[in-house]
Amino acid sequence: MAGLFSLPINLPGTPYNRAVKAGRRIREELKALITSRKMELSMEDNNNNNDNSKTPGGKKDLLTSMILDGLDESEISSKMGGFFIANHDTASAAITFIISYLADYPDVYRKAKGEREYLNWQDVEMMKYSWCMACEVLRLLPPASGTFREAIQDFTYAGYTIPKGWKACWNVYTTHNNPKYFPEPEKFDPSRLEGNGPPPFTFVPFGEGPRMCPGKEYARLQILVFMHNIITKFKWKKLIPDEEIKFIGAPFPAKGLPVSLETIQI
Ligand code: HEM
Repeated sequence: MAGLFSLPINLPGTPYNRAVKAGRRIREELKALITSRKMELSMEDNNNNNDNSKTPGGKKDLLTSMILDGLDESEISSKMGGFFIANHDTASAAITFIISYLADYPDVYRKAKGEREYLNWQDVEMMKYSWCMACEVLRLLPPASGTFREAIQDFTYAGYTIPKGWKACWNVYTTHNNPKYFPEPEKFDPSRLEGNGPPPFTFVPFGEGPRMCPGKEYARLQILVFMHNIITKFKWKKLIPDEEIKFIGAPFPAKGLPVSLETIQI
């Protein structure tokens, strides 16, 4: 991640150089995975099971879909690499800062703790306050800072003309800090996201439109299940109260957010 958002200087010891080497190793691992999945699929085919829409485990997954769609190996491995980053680093950054804010705001912790003792699908749907809390963290510290869009026609915005074909980078932070929609934008206040929530396109941690994050619902489930388990089983204190935040693509606490955990007696 450090190399992904660094100056592209390919000399030994630079973050970019480490990322290039790590990328090579990841691609080797992925290549082995693609080769073995292709072999499994062709064995299934040879076993007269012409329904090769399924993986050996039962369901058709992303890797199998891409192989069956005829994507070549390098295309598959770059898509898988992007998917790992989109999937893992975002939700882990969000969860990290949820832990941090819950330690800083005991009243928010108490309110979230009151939401449910046991957890099933319906209960997750009812964790409205916890999700507002998580969304307020995503507003203040969005794990994905923005992405690119290509202008499909010339347009003018705030006095600047963006010609057709140019790539424009939209930024989540500035959108989330607009005082018109979020008064005192720097203030942590989960209640501002209660009720109907902010107007469309003002709160965009998962993007908006046809390319909106396809992992949003999965991330919501991951975050809420994690919150439920940690809140009902533990209390915690931050060991570095004013820990600096560093931005490596996503924001992260500079020292990894050390905390002391205390088990709650049930
Ligand atoms: C808190 C967690 C997450 C956040 C904040 C987040 C945020 C985002 C954002 C801002 C985008 C760009 C959307 C746009 O261009 O309009 C995106 C795209 C994407 N995300 Fe997520 N994401 C999260 C979790 C996940 C998870 C768990 C997965 C997979 C299981 C995932 C998979 C993807 C993929 C594949 C794309 C590219 C979609 C495309 O270009 O069509 N994300 N995400």
